[in-house]
Amino acid sequence: MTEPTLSLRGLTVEIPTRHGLLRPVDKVSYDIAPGEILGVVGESGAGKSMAGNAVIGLLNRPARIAGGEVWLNGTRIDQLGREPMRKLRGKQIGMVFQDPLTSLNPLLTVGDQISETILEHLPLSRAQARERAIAALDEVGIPAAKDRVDSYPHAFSGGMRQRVVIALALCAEPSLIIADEPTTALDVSVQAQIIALLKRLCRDRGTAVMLVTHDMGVIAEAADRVAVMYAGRLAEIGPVADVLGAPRHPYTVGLMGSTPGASRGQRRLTQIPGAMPRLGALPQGCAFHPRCPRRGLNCDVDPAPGLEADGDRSACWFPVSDSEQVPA
Ligand SMILES: Nc1ncnc2c1ncn2[C@@H]1O[C@H](COP(=O)(O)OP(=O)(O)OP(=O)(O)O)[C@@H](O)[C@H]1O
Repeated sequence: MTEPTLSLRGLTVEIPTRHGLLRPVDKVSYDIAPGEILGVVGESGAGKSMAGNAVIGLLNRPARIAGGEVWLNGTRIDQLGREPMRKLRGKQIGMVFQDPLTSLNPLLTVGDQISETILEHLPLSRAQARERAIAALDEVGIPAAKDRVDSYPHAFSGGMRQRVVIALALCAEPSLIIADEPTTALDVSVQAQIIALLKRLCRDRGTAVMLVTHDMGVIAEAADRVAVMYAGRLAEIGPVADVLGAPRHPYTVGLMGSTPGASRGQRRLTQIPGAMPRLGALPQGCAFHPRCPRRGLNCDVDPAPGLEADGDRSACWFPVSDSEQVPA
């Protein structure tokens, strides 16, 4: 078996507050293999971004990793200091965020930004780095890359800027990309192009991708496997075809019901009743039970079963069985 590029083992993030400890990420375990796209999905506040930020060492204080392990290509990285972590970002981990302008320096040409990153991580001359920058812009579909390499970020449209960010994220040949809502700020027509681009480039290079999104449509389009998060915990994880074809956790069923087109071509738009609880006010038992149509005896008492990396697919005492699945 190939070694996973990224491996989370019981990753736990805590935020100390006056009212006690909050756990926005609670014992989360999953692997991402080389060239694989893992979609991490869930409603706002589920802890998706916090898990990604923990991996890249960019948690905002007072949030901190309080337990578990993060492994990148066989090396444990959750205890690395600031400087080694900074080196890892860019070289081994590329990042694509929702707003391309947060990743781009408005005062530098796109060519200079890509060249700087290349020079920081690869042993090349300035001229070689510039050639690589042009090739990188060309590869992400910037028309006339040779002429546009000396343009500033503001001269590009939103979609083109996100292409530049993808070129920047990939230019030092990282083994992992963390893409956090990479298409949310873009026009619908551009979203699919950007997702297709990310997918193609990462497949070709064998780059693993953690794709954070609230959009089941993006998951269906791009991901190989999907991890569904609820209130800081993994609710369900598995191959996209399995999870979307036959969701087991009632929360996954609900999420699909509220996403047009995600559930096998049906356009069923039903909302999950209620809202995700605040972290400081999680109900006893399974955190989803107050909203769950399948809750049974003790769901309000017993915590949901944990999900180990290679164990069950859903963290539910009463998962939807194959015979209950609605035929396509
Ligand atoms: N400094 C803080 N103090 C208290 N709670 C916080 C703090 N920072 C983040 N949180 C909480 O941590 C939880 C996880 O946030 P996170 O941004 O990871 O969610 P998300 O699933 O990525 O949501 P979104 O899609 O809205 O970005 C949220 O409930 C958020 O309110």
